[in-house]
Amino acid sequence: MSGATRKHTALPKARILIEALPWLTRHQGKTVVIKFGGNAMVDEDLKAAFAQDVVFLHHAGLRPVVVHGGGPQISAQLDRHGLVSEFKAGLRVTTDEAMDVVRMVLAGQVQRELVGLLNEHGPIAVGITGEDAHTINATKHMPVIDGEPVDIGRVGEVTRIDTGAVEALLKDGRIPVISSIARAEDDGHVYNVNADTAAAALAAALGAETLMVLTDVEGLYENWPLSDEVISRLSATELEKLLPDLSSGMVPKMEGCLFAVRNGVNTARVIDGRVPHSILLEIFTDEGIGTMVLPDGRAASTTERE
Ligand SMILES: Nc1ncnc2c1ncn2[C@@H]1O[C@H](COP(=O)(O)OP(=O)(O)O)[C@@H](O)[C@H]1O
Ligand SMILES: CC(=O)N[C@@H](CCC(=O)OP(=O)(O)O)C(=O)O
Repeated sequence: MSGATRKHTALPKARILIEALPWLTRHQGKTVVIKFGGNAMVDEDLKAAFAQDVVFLHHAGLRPVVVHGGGPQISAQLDRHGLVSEFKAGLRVTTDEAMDVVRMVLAGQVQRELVGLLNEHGPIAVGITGEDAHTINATKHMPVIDGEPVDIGRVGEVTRIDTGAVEALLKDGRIPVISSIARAEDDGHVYNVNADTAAAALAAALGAETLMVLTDVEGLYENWPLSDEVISRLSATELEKLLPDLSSGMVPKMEGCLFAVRNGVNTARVIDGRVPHSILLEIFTDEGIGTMVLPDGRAASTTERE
């Protein structure tokens, strides 16, 4: 058989790679902030697949930045210390004692594990917390509940992001992995920041192309919990109208997506982190697998998925 007619069994694989070419070309050198939620970190295979996806994006010429949560892991550790977990307005009521546990779990456990998984592929990931090099700065956050500001302890409201350390790591060809702990601008201690909020603030400050939020549901459900119809795309204004009806963990998540697209990020996506390789699926599937939020102008003018 001549070379020209020989059947190459790897041809479908080559086609799949070529299908991704337009997306990869468009995203060369672009920053993608990926938030990995504690609820999506449920099993070892999923975590390893997440790390592979992030390393793939890195080698494909994008600049991934990982921001991680760890809500369930913090709750489990608090429980071991005999401390109860209470949430108000979707945020953990964080006493001084609980803050030590939050910091230990996020920076000493969850972040270390993710950095370890990424570094199985080479010396590329570096973990920091928002405290490092004043990356995430915050003051005390008092959510307004039933018209009254409520004291929920050491929970921070992000005031300012200093992108210096993250930019330096990206420039050095590394993948920054950031824990959502902030430096307190008002009293010199630290604050617990919801990881969705931290990821959105970082995405905006970095001028990221995309904010990708991995969670434990398929996306934003319309009329949840009565229906599991996923809203596949919506504009900033459409999302803003839905915000008052959202509950629990979806509140900081969707507020974060709205903040990101209103502050220069081109798309914010909520995707199902329980699906293996959800990041690559979201990118390389025409219709996407989750919910995509677009800035108002672009939502009206774009018909295809980005
Ligand atoms: N409209 C909605 N669509 C989807 N999930 C919702 C909605 N409203 C509330 N939720 C809840 O939000 C949860 C996701 O937030 P959260 O538990 O904080 O996840 P993560 O740890 O990934 O940040 C879902 O598991 C679901 O219970
Ligand atoms: C203030 C606040 O609520 N902080 C969160 C930080 C971790 C987080 O956000 O983790 P997930 O993304 O897994 O929910 C907490 O203490 O649970």
